[in-house]
Amino acid sequence: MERKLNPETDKKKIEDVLRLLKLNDVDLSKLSEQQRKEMKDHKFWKTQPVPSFDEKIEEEGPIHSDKTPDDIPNEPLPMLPDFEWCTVDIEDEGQLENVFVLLNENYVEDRDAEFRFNYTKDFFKWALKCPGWKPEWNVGVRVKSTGKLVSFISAIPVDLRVRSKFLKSVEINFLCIHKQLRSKRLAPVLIKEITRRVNKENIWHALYTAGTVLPSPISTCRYTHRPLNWSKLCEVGFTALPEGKTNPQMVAQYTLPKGPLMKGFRPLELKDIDETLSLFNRYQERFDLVQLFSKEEFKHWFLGSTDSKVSTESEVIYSYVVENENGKIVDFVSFYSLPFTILNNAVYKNLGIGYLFYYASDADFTYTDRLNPEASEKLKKRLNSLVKDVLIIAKSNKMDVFNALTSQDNSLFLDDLKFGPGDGFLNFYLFNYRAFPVHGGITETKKYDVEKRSDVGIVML
Ligand SMILES: CCCCCCCCCCCCCC(=O)SCCNC(=O)CCNC(=O)[C@H](O)C(C)(C)COP(=O)(O)OP(=O)(O)OC[C@H]1O[C@@H](n2cnc3c(N)ncnc32)[C@H](O)[C@@H]1OP(=O)(O)O
Repeated sequence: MERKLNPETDKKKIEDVLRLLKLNDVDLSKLSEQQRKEMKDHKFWKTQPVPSFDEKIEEEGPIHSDKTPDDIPNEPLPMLPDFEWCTVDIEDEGQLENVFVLLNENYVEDRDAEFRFNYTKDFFKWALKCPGWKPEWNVGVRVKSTGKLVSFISAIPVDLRVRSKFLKSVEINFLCIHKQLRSKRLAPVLIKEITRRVNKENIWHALYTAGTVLPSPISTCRYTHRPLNWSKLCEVGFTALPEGKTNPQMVAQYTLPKGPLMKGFRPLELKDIDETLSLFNRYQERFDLVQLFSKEEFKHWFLGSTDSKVSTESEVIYSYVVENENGKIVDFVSFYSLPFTILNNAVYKNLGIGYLFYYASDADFTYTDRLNPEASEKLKKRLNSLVKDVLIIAKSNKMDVFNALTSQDNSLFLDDLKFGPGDGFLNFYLFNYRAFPVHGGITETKKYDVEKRSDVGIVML
C-alpha cells in the first residue's frame, strides 16, 4: 500500500497483496513487448475472433457477422475423462455454495496464503442474477465420481455502447479452474463452451477483463488504493510504516470525518430510480465504452434487488444520491464490498474492501466540452466531495481499504483523496469486435492522466 518501503520482506508482502487486489494471478501488463507471449504462441487465442497484437485497425465493427444460432453445435466439446460438464443452478443454495467455495479457495491468493477473497452467496446473487440472466450461462465442470465442482465460468447479458455503436453482448466473469487442474488447456474449453451457449442465444459479442495481457486489450486501467484503517492494514501486514514516519502520523494522514459532509447526501431509494437513471445516462454520454442500463437493471445493480426495498444484498452494494435544496438529484455514487478473509491472524479475521462502482454528477453539464478547464474544475470539486463522503461511509461500514481504477473521471480526485497507485493493471477486451483503443486514464509513464482522464465508462466486478 505505502510505496516508501524499506525492508525487503515488507516490500514482498505488499507486492503480494497488490497482486491479489488486481484480481489475477499473473500481471503481464508491465512486461515489454518482447517479454510478452507473441501472437503465434497464443495457441488458443490466435484461433478466436479477437484482434492480433500488431493488427492495424482501420474501421470499428464485428470481426465476423455471418453466423446464426443454427450454425452452432448443439452439444459441448468433449470433456477430459473423469470430468463432466454441468450447469450450476445458482438458485440452489448448495450449488451456489460450490461456486463460492471453488472461488474462495482457487480464484486468487497471495504467495504466503495470508489473504483470500471472501465471496458470499449474496455477492453472487447480485453479480450473477441480474435481469435477463440465463441459468445455462453458469457453466461448471465437476468430477464425475464425486460431483466436486472444479471449474466455473459465467456470462450475464449486457447492452454495450462502443463509441456510437450499440452491441448486444455478454460480460464474462469468474473464470476459475481448480489449482490442481491448471495448465491442462481447460480454460480454452470452458471459453468455447460459454461462447457456444451464448451464440445459441444469438449473441456474438462479449466484454471481459483480465490482469493478463491477451490479444488484444481495447483499454488498460490502473488499480489505485486508499487506506481507510491504516493501523489495521499495518497490523495485519497489509502495509508497512514508511521510513521516517510514525504510526500516529500515518493514522492522521488518512483520517476522515465521522459522517458524510455534503448537504443532501443520502442513500438511493426506489423512488429515486427514474431521476437518478436519467442523470446517470446523461453523465455516461461522455465515455466511449459504456454499459447501458434499463430501469430494471439499474434497480438491480444499485439497490441490490428488483423486488424488494430491503434486499439481502444490501451488504454488498451501497448507493447514494445528493439531493439539492430544490429536491433535485444532482449527484449519484455507488461502491460495492468484497472483503478478504485473513488466514492465520489471531486478532483479525476479515479485511473490509470497498470498490468504487458507478457515479454521476451534473456539475459540468452546462459545458459541451468535458475537458474545458472550467468544467473540469467544477467537476473535480464535486467529485472530490462526493467520493470523500463515500470513503467516510465505507469506513463507517468497517472497510479498511478502498479501491478504484483510473477509469471514468477518477483521475480528477485520486491524488487529492490520497489513492495510491497500485502495481496492478486491468485490461479490457471485446470478443468479436474490432475497436480503436479507449483511453484508460493513465499516461505513457503509467501516472494518472489528469488532463485527458479516461474514456472507459464501464466498471466490471
Ligand atoms: C460471444 C460470447 C463470447 C464469450 C467468451 C468471450 C471470451 C471470454 C474470455 C475469458 C474471460 C475471463 C474473465 C475472467 O474471469 S478474468 C479472471 C481469471 N481467473 C483467475 O485469474 C483465477 C485464477 N486462475 C485460474 O483459475 C486459471 O489460471 C485460469 C482459468 C485463468 C487459466 O487456466 P490455466 O492457467 O489452467 O490455463 P489453461 O492451460 O487451461 O489455458 C491456457 C490458455 O488460457 C488463456 N488464459 C489464461 N488466463 C486467461 C484469462 N484470464 N482469460 C482468458 N484467457 C486466459 C491462456 O492465454 C492460454 O491461451 P493461449 O495463450 O495459449 O492462447
